[in-house]
Amino acid sequence: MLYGRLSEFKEKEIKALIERGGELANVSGTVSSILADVLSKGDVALREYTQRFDGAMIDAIEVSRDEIENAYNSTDQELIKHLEIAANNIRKFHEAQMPEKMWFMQLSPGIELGQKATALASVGAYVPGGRASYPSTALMTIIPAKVAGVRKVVMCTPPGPDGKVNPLTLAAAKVAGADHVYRVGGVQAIAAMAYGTDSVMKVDKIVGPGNVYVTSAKMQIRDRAEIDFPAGPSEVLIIADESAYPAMVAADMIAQAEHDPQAVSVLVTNSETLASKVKEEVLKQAQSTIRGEIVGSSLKNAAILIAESIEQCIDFSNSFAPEHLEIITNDDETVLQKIEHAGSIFMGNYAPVPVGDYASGTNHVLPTAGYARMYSGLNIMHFLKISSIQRINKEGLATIMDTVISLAEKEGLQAHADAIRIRFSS
Ligand SMILES: NC(=O)c1ccc[n+]([C@@H]2O[C@H](COP(=O)([O-])OP(=O)(O)OC[C@H]3O[C@@H](n4cnc5c(N)ncnc54)[C@H](O)[C@@H]3O)[C@@H](O)[C@H]2O)c1
Ligand SMILES: N[C@H](CO)Cc1c[nH]c[nH+]1
Ligand SMILES: [Zn+2]
Repeated sequence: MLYGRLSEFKEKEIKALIERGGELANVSGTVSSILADVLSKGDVALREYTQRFDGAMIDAIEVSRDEIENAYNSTDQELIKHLEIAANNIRKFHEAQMPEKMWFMQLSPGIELGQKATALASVGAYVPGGRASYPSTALMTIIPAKVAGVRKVVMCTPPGPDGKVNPLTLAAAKVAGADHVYRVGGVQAIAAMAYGTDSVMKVDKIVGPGNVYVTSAKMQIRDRAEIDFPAGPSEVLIIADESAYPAMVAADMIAQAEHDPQAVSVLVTNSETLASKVKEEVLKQAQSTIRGEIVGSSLKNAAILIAESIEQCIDFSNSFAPEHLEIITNDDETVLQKIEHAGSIFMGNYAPVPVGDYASGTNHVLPTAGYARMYSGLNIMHFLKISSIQRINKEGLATIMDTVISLAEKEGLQAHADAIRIRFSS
């Protein structure tokens, strides 16, 4: 773990922290050969790679309706209640994001301009299932697609060595409204949804997070299906001052660290006292965490940085562009105003990232590795397309015809100009 004053680190160390995610490039060769295999061998390749990576011999790739119903019915009612609570909050938040389906404005007499939002026809949701299973991700990916009106939403997730999908993930898929579920994960799942196979439906867009292999695969199939954005190993950056509780800050760092050895947790603070107490707490709490091995590895990527001021903390956070940003200071609102790049923002001592991971209703599928600089986290707009509309009558066209004809002729596109003139020729 990097620990110390920001000003005393070598430029190289800070650059490495900010320019994280280099693993993506390292796996791209492996990933492209799996993609090519699925493209040429379809379901046969899906079964081979599922045996190799998940240790499962599978026959049926699609999970049947009966298996989904059985998983749902055998899930503890209390857990179903919690899935429903989370699902309702996610649904409400994403409904609030929905833009007006269609609107018009009058540009000038005879010219009305507008737009129409249309849902994508089909979407594939990747739900991770390697080092942990993620029923919550089934809710986060499928519910917004359904709220937007996507007709076919399919889900891929890796099976366990017994060939079965985690029952709570299946129950979540049912609660969220998935149309098809496939027991296939990793690169092979992304390939299957991008290219289509005998068993797996080809989709127009693939959304959802995953490890570096999954993320690299998503980035390589963009000529066949649209994707949301790179959503790889989890990260949290916490801006805090002396008003933060060290044990809570440490717990939030370890919470994201337990996802993946490549997860990254960073505290940047203007308080030397907080920094040293958090370091002590992180080391203490890491010893008793269940996923100690993963946490131990990812804490090697962690950092506790002491800045000269909260302003410097904000500047660092904006360069880092974290997936999750926690703000725990005496004046969170002022800090919030100055944040430029962050996937999802959590304010105050009582808004830890796990509340958004599961149940507050905001989406937990978020850009990592600095991609929050240019991508938004998963939201309703990822499932919609906007068509612009113009309603123009003859009088309206007459007011703008000279401009169109002049510009068309200057571009040498005579037929464009003629398409306007012909409407006034008789
Ligand atoms: N950014 C986000 O929004 C977000 C949200 C949730 C989870 N996550 C991240 O998702 C990831 C989940 O990772 P996971 O590993 O638990 O599950 P996963 O489903 O992403 O990956 C498991 C699959 O990876 C493939 N794989 C593993 N080793 C491989 C190898 N050597 N070569 C080729 N393929 C290989 C296998 O096919 C396996 O089924 C974590 O990094 C977590 O932090 C991110
Ligand atoms: N923190 C993850 C996003 O990086 C989301 C998640 C799902 N389950 C638990 N956490
Ligand atoms: Zn999490």
